[in-house]
Amino acid sequence: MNSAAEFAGLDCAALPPRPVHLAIGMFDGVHRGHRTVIEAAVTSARQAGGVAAVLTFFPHPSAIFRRDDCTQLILPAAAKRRVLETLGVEAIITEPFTPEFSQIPAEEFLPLLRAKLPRLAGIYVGENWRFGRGRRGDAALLVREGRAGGISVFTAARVSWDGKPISSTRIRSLLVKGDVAAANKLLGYAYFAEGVVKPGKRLGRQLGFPTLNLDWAPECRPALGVYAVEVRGIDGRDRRNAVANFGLRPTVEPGATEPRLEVHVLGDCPFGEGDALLVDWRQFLRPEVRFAGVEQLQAQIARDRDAAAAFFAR
Ligand SMILES: Cc1cc2nc3c(=O)[nH]c(=O)nc-3n(C[C@H](O)[C@H](O)[C@H](O)COP(=O)(O)O)c2cc1C
Ligand SMILES: Nc1ncnc2c1ncn2[C@@H]1O[C@H](COP(=O)(O)OP(=O)(O)OP(=O)(O)O)[C@@H](O)[C@H]1O
Repeated sequence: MNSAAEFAGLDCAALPPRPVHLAIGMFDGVHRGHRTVIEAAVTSARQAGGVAAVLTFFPHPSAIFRRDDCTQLILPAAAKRRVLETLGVEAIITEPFTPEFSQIPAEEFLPLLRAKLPRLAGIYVGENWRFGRGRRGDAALLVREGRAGGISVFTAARVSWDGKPISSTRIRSLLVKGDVAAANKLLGYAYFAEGVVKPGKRLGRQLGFPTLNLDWAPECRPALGVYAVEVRGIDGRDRRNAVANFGLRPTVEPGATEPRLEVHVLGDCPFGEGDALLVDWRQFLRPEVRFAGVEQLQAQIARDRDAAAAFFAR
């Protein structure tokens, strides 16, 4: 897998001197719909000997337009980058979404891109993408202006699942309900967490269920509870089936406010403190519960382990 060059805005003179094929959008989650846009840019760039680039924005526009109800991002920046790289993206340009940027009139957007990216050859967006002040710009405007300026504009048809368009919003609402199995179908890959194993209270070992503890805090939090997961080293090594709790551990840590991801590997565990891991979420098993005592917790974790093993054996 290639690693993508990152640029903190459109002033990116260090882009390789080749024609730029630019996919544009927030791309939070990099779901199946986003992929049709990005893959079109990657394919054209490869055919034309160009650079496959993504123009994305930070923060999410809601940080300006809906300050009291800001969108909670599915993927932290590093995870988004990881997924974009798997698609063959070579450059990620993250333009700061400032109040000034949000006021650029739609008609000035393409001229701005051409001024900043003189080798711009193609633009790739979804057919419903809107841009510019008041979201007045649409794909038709890009196509018109692109034609006049010799820039090809590709608009992807909306990708649906179960008869409804796929969107980041739809995936967020599945995750907060814990429905990772459905979220994974819309994403087109397994929702994942990445983090470094931290020391725990070592109670898990006494309970007979040692856990790998990850500090991991996405903005959009999946439902607290127990999940069947697969864990592997950050480089892909040693994939193992596991059962995980994403929660506050109310039975043993009353009053905790920060959720933690605790992973119990089924069978031998090749990982330990300090290891950087990727955790792929497969199936919600149950919500987190406050038990009367550790014996009840222990008995339930044994059932969780069996439920996860049954899930992987299905
Ligand atoms: C599969 C699994 C399910 C768990 N379910 C719960 C639960 O429902 N309620 C709870 O308070 N803690 C739950 N825990 C968290 C345990 O309390 C925690 O793993 C244990 O205290 C060990 O903590 P340590 O890693 O800091 O030693 C669960 C842990 C695992 C691995
Ligand atoms: N289902 C889809 N099919 C094809 N293209 C899509 C789809 N959803 C979004 N796109 C395109 O991908 C790019 C990024 O879109 P954006 O991140 O705003 O989408 P979204 O998933 O609808 O997000 P949100 O739900 O937060 O509005 C845009 O060019 C958009 O038109």
